[in-house]
Amino acid sequence: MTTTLKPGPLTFISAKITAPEAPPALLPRERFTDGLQDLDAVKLLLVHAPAGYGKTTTVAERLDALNLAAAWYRLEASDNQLSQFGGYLVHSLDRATAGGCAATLNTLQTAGFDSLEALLTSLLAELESWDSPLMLVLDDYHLIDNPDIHGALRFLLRHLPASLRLVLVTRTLPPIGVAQLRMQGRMTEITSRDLAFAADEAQAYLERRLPFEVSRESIERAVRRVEGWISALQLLSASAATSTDFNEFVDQLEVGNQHIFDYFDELVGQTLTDQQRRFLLRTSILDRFNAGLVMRVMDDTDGQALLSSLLSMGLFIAPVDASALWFRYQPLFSVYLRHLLTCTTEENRRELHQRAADAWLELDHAEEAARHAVAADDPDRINQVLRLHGRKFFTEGQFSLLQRCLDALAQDQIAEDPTLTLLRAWVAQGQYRFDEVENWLSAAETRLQASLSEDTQKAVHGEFSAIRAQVAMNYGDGDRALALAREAIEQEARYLPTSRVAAASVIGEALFVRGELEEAMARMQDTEHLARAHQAHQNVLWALCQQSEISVAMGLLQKAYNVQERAFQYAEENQLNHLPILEFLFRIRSQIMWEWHHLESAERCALQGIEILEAQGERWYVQSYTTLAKVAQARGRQSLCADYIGKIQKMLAAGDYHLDWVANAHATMLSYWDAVRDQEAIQRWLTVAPECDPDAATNHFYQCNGRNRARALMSLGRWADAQPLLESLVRVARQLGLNTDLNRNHISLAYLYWQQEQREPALAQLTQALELASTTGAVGSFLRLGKVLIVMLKALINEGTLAGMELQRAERLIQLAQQQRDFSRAIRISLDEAIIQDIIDRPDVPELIRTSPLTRREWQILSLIHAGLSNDQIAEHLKVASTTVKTHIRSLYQKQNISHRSEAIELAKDLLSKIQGE
Ligand SMILES: Nc1ncnc2c1ncn2[C@@H]1O[C@H](COP(=O)(O)OP(=O)(O)OP(=O)(O)O)[C@@H](O)[C@H]1O
Repeated sequence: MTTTLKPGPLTFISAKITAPEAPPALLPRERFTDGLQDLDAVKLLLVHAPAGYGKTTTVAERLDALNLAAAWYRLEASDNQLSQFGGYLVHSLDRATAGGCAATLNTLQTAGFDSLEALLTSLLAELESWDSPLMLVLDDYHLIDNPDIHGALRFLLRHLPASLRLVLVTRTLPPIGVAQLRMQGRMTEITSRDLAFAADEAQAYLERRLPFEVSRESIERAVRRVEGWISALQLLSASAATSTDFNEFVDQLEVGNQHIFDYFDELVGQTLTDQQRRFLLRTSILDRFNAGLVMRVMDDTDGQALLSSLLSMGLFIAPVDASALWFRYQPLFSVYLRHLLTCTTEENRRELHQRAADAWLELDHAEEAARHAVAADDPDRINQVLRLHGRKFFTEGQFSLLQRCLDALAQDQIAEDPTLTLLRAWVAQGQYRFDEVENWLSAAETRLQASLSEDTQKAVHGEFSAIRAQVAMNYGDGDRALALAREAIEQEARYLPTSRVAAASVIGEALFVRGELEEAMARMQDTEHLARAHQAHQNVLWALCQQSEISVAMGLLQKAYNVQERAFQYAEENQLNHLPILEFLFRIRSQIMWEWHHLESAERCALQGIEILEAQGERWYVQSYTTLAKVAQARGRQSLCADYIGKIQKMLAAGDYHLDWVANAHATMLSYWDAVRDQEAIQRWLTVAPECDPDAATNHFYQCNGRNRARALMSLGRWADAQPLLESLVRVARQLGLNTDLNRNHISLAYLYWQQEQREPALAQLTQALELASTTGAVGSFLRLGKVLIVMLKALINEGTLAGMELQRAERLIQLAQQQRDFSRAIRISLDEAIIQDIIDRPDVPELIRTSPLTRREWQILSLIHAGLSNDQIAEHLKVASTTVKTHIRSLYQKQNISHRSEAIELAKDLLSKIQGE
């Protein structure tokens, strides 16, 4: 270094050496505290990530929050001049140390320095005596390309005084020997992966910025799409005026957003060389890449050099894992690049995809190979991939990938190959397109009749029977399903190794649906073993999920939970966490969590289900939305619940779903309508509700469907119609050991009797429900009744017949029901002696209630006045004359010294709130 650093009377822009101002809605990020506080040992913190990841803001926010002294220097291209760099550096440190660098500053302004190193030497000597921790932050360091400055930094790092720590904020890795520093453990790093906003942070940030409520599901989807990139979240929050806008914006991100494209254009568009541009365009088709793959799609010989040059650009590329050999584009950047690729004719996209397909196939990565073969619209390559890996895709449950592959093949090509036909038919069945299944099977049978030997035809027929059995099952024809499955299981599978496993599974399902629970469980265990032997992951998980469902039906929820644990473990061991079937597992887990009133876990599982199914489309979210609606209702979040109910209704109207799903969704819709007293909706539902025969309700979905009807009738006050229905459901459930349903039916019947003021049978039903709850652990099904549950349980406890576990459960349920928020603010609670006694016993009740006690009738009338009923309505409700009601009201007013109805409402509100805990 020979330059003389003598800047003379330089004008300093003070903003360059001042920490940036905090943005609006600044979110504190405590998780970076350690990174800044624990720098003593390493001395260098390297914050490197692409543009807009919040590097500067995070560092500034944490330094400020932790009250750490800092010298800030924000760099620009002009700071590559050594004299400017040296000048600002000294000024910045001098300001932060309140004149602690005066001597260096003086020399700089008078004699100057021969080199940057000489200046640093003077600075370091002066700072030697500075004894409290001081951070030197060099922001936007990627703008520095002067090797002398990089050299100066290396020098600085070697000789840092005890109190000084260096923070480099940059988009690219600076050439200051980072690899060595990393290996020697002499620096810590914060990367885009760390800076990305997690869902909780995004939620906190968006709640500060948005004037409307956004569901957790939307937030998680947004975070996934932008991968936590705060700049995109900021744009999102500035662009959306309603939650619908918000969701639309998030959906659009998959195809692209012009503002984001403009941002990337500004960032990279101008600066790229032709080779870099070609690189980005060509590799944009890859979901991930390493040097070898880059070489193949670039048709170049030095993949590593190409990759390194790309990485040094500080673009939106992240390592896939810790090995740092595989990389991928940030999803929004990837959308941008793919958009550029479609806008140019320079590149032959088909050819690129063909090259990629071949490269992946060579690496034995079948899924990627298949995706590129499909994108290249290349039936030969698709056929090649399917021949090698089609069965594997199937056993892993990669249905949508299989479908895309098969869609590209000609019908004849499929019909002449039993394996392809089976795959095609299973995919259609998995997507609930049952009519198609038969078309594919018969087309192949016609075609193969002439060419195959009788023996081979028999084998084909056997395997076709397995799938026909599954379809029959889905159509609800258990007998036919059983017959076909038994036929299929006798045949050795030649074309799809899992055909017999599938047949075994159908047998188990058919028995389950018929209510033969023990036998069904045994068959499902067999299926699991058979599937394990074939390494048929999809079938193993399916069999485990079915065992869980059977256990739930038996009322053994803890056992079901344990089976689910085994399934989760299996998925983890075999790295299957991305398979669509995992959604089934999460779904049934969320159902148990809801029943046990672990609402957070229930919500989490439903959200995970949605994440897994994201690529399959919203049509498959019905069940997850149902859980989310239930959770929203249990939390008293009415508008959120209404949103989900709206979505579910739309989806049910547009799709053809299995009764299991439909009944579940209907139960939630009815519960919501009941809570908001939308009797019209319930009435309408009754006119189109699925048929139900309670005497044949041999499984959980028929039971649920029957109970739905009963609950709808109860909501409309048609008690006499609901009662026999529920009684039949109880009888069948008891007979078959469908204990979870039995539990729920008893709860419904208890409610029915209670509403009809038939106290004794109501309490008897409730007792049975509590007894069953000892094994089911049911909570959610009780709480669904709302506040009236409190009264019923208090009445029951008052009887003195409950003891042990049941008593404890009843007390816990009362507590939970008291905490539960009703949608309607109006207090709806009917009164019973036990409740009245409870009120009177409280020390904080108005004196008059004790000294001039009300009769039971007067209490009832008080609560009905409070519920907003007119005198005539009260008379009708109590089945007495209007004049009688008036007499009671007069007496009540007199006793409590009341002269207006509003005072009566206030009194009731005060008294009842003591009981229901709001
Ligand atoms: N914690 C936060 N709370 C609120 N807003 C934030 C937060 N972090 C970042 N932002 C906002 O996100 C945007 C990008 O942040 P910032 O400028 O710090 O990113 P950067 O990674 O330093 O970008 P560049 O490389 O372009 O300098 C800014 O508009 C900033 O206000």
